[in-house]
Amino acid sequence: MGNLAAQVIIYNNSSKTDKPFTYLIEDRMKDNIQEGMRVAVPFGVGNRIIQGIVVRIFEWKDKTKNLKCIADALDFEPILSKNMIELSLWMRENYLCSYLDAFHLVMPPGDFKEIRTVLNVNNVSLKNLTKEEEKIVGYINQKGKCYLDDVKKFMDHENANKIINNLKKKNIVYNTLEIETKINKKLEKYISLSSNQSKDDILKDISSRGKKQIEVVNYLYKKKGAFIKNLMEDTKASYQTIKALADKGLIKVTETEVFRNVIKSDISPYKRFKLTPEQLKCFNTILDDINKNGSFLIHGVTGSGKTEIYLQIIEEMIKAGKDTIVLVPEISLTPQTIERFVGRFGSNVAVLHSKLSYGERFDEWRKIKEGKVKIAIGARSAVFAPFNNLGLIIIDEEHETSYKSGMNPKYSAYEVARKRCDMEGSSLILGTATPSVETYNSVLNGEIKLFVLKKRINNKKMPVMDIIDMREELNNGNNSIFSRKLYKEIEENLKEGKQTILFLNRRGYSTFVSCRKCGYVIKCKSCDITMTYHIQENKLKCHYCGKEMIAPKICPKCGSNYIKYFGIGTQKVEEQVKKYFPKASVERMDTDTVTKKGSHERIFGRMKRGETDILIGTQMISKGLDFPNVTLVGIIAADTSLNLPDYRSSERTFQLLTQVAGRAGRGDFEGRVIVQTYNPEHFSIQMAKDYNYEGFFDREILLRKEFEFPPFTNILSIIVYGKEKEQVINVSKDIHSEIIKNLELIYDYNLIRNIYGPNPALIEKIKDNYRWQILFKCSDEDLFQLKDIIRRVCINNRDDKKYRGVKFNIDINPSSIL
Ligand SMILES: Nc1ncnc2c1ncn2[C@@H]1O[C@H](COP(=O)(O)OP(=O)(O)OP(=O)(O)O)[C@@H](O)[C@H]1O
Ligand SMILES: [Zn+2]
Ligand SMILES: [Zn+2]
Repeated sequence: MGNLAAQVIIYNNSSKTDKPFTYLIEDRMKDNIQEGMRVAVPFGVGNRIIQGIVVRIFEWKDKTKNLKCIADALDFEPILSKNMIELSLWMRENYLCSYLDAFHLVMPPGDFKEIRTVLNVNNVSLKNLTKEEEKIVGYINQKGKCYLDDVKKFMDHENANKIINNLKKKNIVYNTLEIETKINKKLEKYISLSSNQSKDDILKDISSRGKKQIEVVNYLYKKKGAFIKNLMEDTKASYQTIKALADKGLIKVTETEVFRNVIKSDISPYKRFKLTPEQLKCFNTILDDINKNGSFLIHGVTGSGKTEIYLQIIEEMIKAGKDTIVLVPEISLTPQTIERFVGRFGSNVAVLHSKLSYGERFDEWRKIKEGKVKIAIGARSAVFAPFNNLGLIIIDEEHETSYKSGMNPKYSAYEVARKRCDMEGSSLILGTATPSVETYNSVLNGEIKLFVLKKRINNKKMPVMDIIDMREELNNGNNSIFSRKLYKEIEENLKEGKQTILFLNRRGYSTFVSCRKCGYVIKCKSCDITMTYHIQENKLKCHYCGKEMIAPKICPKCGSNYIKYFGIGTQKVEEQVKKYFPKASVERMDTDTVTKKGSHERIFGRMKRGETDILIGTQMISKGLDFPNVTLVGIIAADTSLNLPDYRSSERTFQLLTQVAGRAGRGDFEGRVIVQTYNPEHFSIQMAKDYNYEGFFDREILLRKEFEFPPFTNILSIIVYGKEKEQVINVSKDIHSEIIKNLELIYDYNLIRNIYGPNPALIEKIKDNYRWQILFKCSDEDLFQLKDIIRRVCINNRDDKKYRGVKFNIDINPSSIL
């Protein structure tokens, strides 16, 4: 029998190490090492010990090659299943990222352990040592615990390695590994009685004056044991008392692991509804096919009860012993959503989102891995929840752009979910009131099965949408931010004691500041972006890099004092609402007001209890919210998304209007929606007004086809960025011609015709980095070729001298091409 060897991905970020390395598995370790485990391996000339992950084990027949051996296993069992390994390898291939980036996503949060080598001296005679060896042995002995790094600081590197290796050969020094995890299991002190004697026997040892001690013993006797925190709370005992009992040997203190609790404990049960006929039909049909690895789209109008269908399908999954992942957009991971899932399934739910601490995330991850929960609900990255028996993935608000990652690997949670389902034989359910164009196209192609929920629960009417032409308002002398109609409706709503939501997708007070004399517009010094005025602090802020400056009173360019503020943000809306409706209680919800932990909950709490009359907000309030008393929704400016120079701007506008409008009239009273715009004729606004998704899709898909945009083609974007403008331009020209050269070799002239750029990116500078972009449009087959070339040209060479100082941002089908 030959030896076993392992392919190991090592924890080192250089492009040179971005490949699997082969290590031998010594016989003594054969049983300790499996695929999916972390290992410690010697690396480089110095044989520094670093961490790696085993992705494959195979038989090693080639005796001629001298391989290094794996030093140690860092796990007792695999932390990654075979499927998760395969998924990572697929992501690396598909999203052009490094092995490490891909594996990072599936590993436990914060797993980057520090491994340090500790040197120890054997208990043997120390004769015949050289001077230098003596010096090192002496140093190790004197230190007590001596790290390899210490010795290397004590002596120069090269020598230290040589000498220590000699000492190891002579069996005088040996090393052990010390592993430090950044995150630890949370331990709490647990107190119990030390013997099984009867209570009276124990109490014998306590003098009658020790009243508190007696109380503690009684308490422990009754409870069989308790966490120190609870014990002290319940008995009001002090540390002194507990210590006294421990000193007498009557109680014992152990450390027991506790899970950090991310879910509030006071969530009340969420009542199970009897499904409506529409819901039931969808539920039954999906259940029939749930084990067939299919894809389903629930296209249901806002308030049609999609969530209740998910909940009852999950119930069936639990009955069948299968696990479910529920993805929701980060911003709708609100208390309301969590309450529904936890209120129905209690401690069977793990919650994953970005506001959790590393420790909390680690605990939730382990609950899933260890099979302690059946459901994981979370934002995009929850698609990697390490369930072993995955039956179903649900993606709510399927159309949301936040399902596409903006960081490496730039994965699409939908694609990853689809891949996971295929590997594990699970099903995929997408739900939304406004399917993305790509998804609906897949429905028409027969790849996804469609269910339509046309009606709101209890046959509640869809709110009537009124489109107001703001040009006309201006012509009629109204230059306030409210149209006359919106003003009147707010007034009426207040009178009737109903709630209003006002939506504007821009935070701050004014969105740009400029000089009326010379036309100068104040931009961020680091970014090619106008600064936004924030009134409370009287500052201009950059929403890209966070830079701030005091709002100037005179023009920085011409010195005039004709500085003027243009464009409205949510702060201005708040100011105007308070001015015109001084009696109303007004609340604002945007990134600026929810910075503190819990502020989200507080704002929602007041809204839910009816204490807020008017809620103003950005897209944070645009989806998922279910407040029955909201009868009026005002969209202050529908044009903000329409005017973006992006091929998805119509789609975004349609989605936004439909979703925001969907917050109105969900209770017993009909809802109304006022949409203010300068483009009232635009088809995305007109179709949204009539809740005509198909109408919208039919128009949009023609445009996509005519101008060759997804889903008819793939878009691949390379952004070259760096601090030196000249270099960025040169490198982007360089890789552009390099790619063309490669395409010419395979005669792919069609692809060459579909390369755009290099051009300055639409936002030419962000955080002091200049950005140039090359765009490719290509078919699926071409994409395959293209990725291969880009990997060779950009990725494998990214550490080359000529690319020093620039970086590449490669995105396949980006959610926006800005
Ligand atoms: N079968 C049912 N009978 C009575 N009420 C129901 C039923 N199903 C759901 N509901 C209630 O109807 C309301 C709307 O449902 P839900 O929020 O799930 O809709 P949705 O389709 O997810 O909407 P949106 O897309 O706007 O988020 C909720 O308050 C929910 O509790
Ligand atoms: Zn000026
Ligand atoms: Zn900036």
